[in-house]
Amino acid sequence: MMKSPDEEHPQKVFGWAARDTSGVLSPFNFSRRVNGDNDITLDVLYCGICHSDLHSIKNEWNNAVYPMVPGHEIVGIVTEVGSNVTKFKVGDKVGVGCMVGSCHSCDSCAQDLENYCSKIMLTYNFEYYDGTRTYGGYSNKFVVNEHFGVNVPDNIPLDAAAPLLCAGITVYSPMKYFGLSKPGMHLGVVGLGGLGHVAVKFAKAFGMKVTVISTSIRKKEEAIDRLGADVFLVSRDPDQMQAAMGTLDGIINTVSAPHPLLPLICLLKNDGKLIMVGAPDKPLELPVFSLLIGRKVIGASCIGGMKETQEMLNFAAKHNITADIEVIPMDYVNTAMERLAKGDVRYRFVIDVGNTLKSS
Ligand SMILES: NC(=O)c1ccc[n+]([C@@H]2O[C@H](COP(=O)([O-])OP(=O)(O)OC[C@H]3O[C@@H](n4cnc5c(N)ncnc54)[C@H](O)[C@@H]3O)[C@@H](O)[C@H]2O)c1
Ligand SMILES: [Zn+2]
Ligand SMILES: [Zn+2]
Repeated sequence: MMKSPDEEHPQKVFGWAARDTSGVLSPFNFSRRVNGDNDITLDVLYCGICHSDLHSIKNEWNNAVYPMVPGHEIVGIVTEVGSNVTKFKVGDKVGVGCMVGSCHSCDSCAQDLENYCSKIMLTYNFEYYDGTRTYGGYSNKFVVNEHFGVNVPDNIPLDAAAPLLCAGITVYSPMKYFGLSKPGMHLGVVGLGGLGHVAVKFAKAFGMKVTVISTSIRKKEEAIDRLGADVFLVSRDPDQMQAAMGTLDGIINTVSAPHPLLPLICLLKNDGKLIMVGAPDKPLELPVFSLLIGRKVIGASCIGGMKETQEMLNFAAKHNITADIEVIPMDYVNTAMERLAKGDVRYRFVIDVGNTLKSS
């Protein structure tokens, strides 16, 4: 006999959802599947607010389905494990990022690149195998196949670790893949937000020289004194940009809005690489001549596979790398979104789900 949706999804969950393109979030009751043999269930303790959450709730990528519960920088404590689960036991600290499923049989999956599997399942705003919607971490409880959970090392504070699950892996993976993690290299980081500030920290831990490229001088002192950057370039200052031409081995570009690429390409040395990780909602203009001259490369990257996400977390733990965060209560989330849109956060909002998400 067919089961009713309530029998299939009997775990009652409470979260906050966006209902329309205004992106305004409000309390939302829903359910998740029962913990399967390969699943873990977790109590969500913290969830970071990624700029992708903001793009998504406002339907800036034209793929929103409402109600939408965002959140893919999730940390929590395991409360239940299925009979086949080997990576986790009840009470373990667990992290979940942007993915909750992949095919496990394609070339990408075979190379631990589930993030490039054509059957990838995203943590929210996606249709799961069973036809239900996926709902993210702005919620008190989460169920996930253990493959898509990572162990959070003991010495990282859980709140400041949360942003590593998306922001951390998104910058770590391309730095490794594109060979921009070698000691002595000179890396540029454009956009000093959630992704950018973590990129600075990883680059310093790799032993690189780091130049932050930002539209205003406001964050200069912090970038140098607190985050450890070596140089701060104001992109709106033509003299500074001119003087820095041809100095960078690579750039990690985290900018979330459309912007000109030419000034960035000019900062690269010959054979330098401009790596796009920011996801503006409109196409950017490609100044081809500036690439031809000096054999420069433009690349891009999307989060990272599960194996590398665990590697990144272990590396972060070893080097004391966490995000600089502003912890907020759940009911502050709409204000936080407005502030994020204005770039008014140093450098990641993290929702204290465990203590402040009260079911109605
Ligand atoms: N590739 C991936 O896998 C991946 C993963 C996570 C996030 N993202 C995307 O990366 C981007 C950044 O995410 P975030 O969470 O770090 O956002 P954020 O808002 O914390 O940081 C973005 C930074 O870009 C700056 N910025 C915005 N508009 C600018 C402009 N026109 N010129 C120069 N700088 C500008 C902001 O001041 C801010 O410092 C978003 O588009 C997000 O969707 C991509
Ligand atoms: Zn993200
Ligand atoms: Zn696959």
